[in-house]
Amino acid sequence: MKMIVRTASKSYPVFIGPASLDELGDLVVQNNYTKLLVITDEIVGSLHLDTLKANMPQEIPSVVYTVPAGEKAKQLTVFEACITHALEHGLDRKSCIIAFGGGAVGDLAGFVAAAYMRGISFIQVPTTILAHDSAVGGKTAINHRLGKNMIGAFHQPDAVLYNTYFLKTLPIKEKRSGFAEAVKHAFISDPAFLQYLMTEITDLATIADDKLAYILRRGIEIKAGVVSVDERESGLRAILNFGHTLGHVIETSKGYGIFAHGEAVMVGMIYALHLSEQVTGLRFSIGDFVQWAKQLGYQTTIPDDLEFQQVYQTMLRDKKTLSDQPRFVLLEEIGKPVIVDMDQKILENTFSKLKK
Ligand SMILES: O=C(O)C(=O)C[C@@H](O)[C@H](O)[C@H](O)COP(=O)(O)O
Repeated sequence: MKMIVRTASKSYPVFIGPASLDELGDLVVQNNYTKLLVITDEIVGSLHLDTLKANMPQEIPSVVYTVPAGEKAKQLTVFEACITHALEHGLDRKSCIIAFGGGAVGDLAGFVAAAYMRGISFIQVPTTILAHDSAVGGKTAINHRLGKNMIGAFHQPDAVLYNTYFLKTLPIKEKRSGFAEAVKHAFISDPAFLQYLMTEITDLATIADDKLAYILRRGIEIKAGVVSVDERESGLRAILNFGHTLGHVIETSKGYGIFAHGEAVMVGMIYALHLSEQVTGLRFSIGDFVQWAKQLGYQTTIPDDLEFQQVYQTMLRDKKTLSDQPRFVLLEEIGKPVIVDMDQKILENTFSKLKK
C-alpha cells in the first residue's frame, strides 16, 4: 500500500506492507544517491540487517554504523560518532542515510542527515509500531540531559518503507509503546477509530496482521493530515503532543527504559483526560478507558516517587510552553483537541489524585 505525505517543504511516499522494501532499489536509482549509510541499532541490526542488505542495490557503495538500542542512541556523543563515520567513509552531498530501526534510530539518523554537510537525504525504514508516528512528519532530534528532543531539526525523509514483517519480532513492551501512539491519533482526531481500537484490540501479544495494518495506516493518515497543514508546529501540529507533556517527564525522570515512550504517553493521556474533564467539560468514560488500558498491560497511574514540583519545572521547559504556564493539549470532545496554558493548582491536584 502506498500513501503520499504532503508537506510545505516536500512530498514523499510511505509504503506499508510485507513487500515495501522492494521499493528501495528504485528509490536509490531514481534519486542518484552516490553512497548509502545505514544507521541501525545493535538489536535490529543483529535480527534484520541481512534482510535490508538483500534489498539494497549492490552497485551503490554502502556502509553500516551500529548505535546502542533505545534512547541511549539519542546522545550528542553518538550523533558525533555517526558524523565521523560518514566523513571517514566519504559520504558526500548526494549520499543518503538509511534509518533502520525504531523511533530512537529514526530520530538520531534523521538528525544526522539534517546536519551532515547542512543536510542530505534520508530514508526511514522503521521496524516498530511506534515508528508509524515517529518516522512520518520530519521531526528529528537527540536528547539533552535537561529534556527530551531538545536538539533537533525538521527534516523530511525521501521515503518511508514500512515493512510489517519486522513487527513480528517486537517484544510486548515495544508493542505497547507503539500502540499508545495509535490511541493518541484516535483521541485527537477520530472517535470511530478510538471505538474500533477499544472494541477490537483486547490483547497486544496476538494482534492480527490485518488489524495491525489498518491501525498503522489510519494512524499515518491522521498524522499526515496534520503535518500537511502545519509542518513546523507553528500551531495545529502541537495536537500530536497529546499526552506528551507529562509523558516526556515520566519517560525521562524514571530513567529511559523503565517506561517505554508510549507507556509514559499513556499515563500522560490519562492525566490530560482528567484535566480535560475539569477544564473543557469533556464527557468521556475515563474509567472504561483506564480498565481497557490496564487489560492491555499499561500502567495507568503516576509513579509514586515523582514529585510534583520537579515535574512542574520540567513541564515548563517543554517545547510547547511559551509563557510561565505549561501548555497542554486537552480535548473538548474526542477528536476535538484544544491547546491550553494550564493553571498550576489544577495540575497539582489532578497529579496527586493520579498517583499510585
Ligand atoms: O510529530 C509530532 O509533531 C509529534 O509531536 C509526535 C510525537 O508523538 C513525537 O513522538 C515526539 O515525542 C515529539 O515530541 P516533541 O516534544 O519532541 O516535539
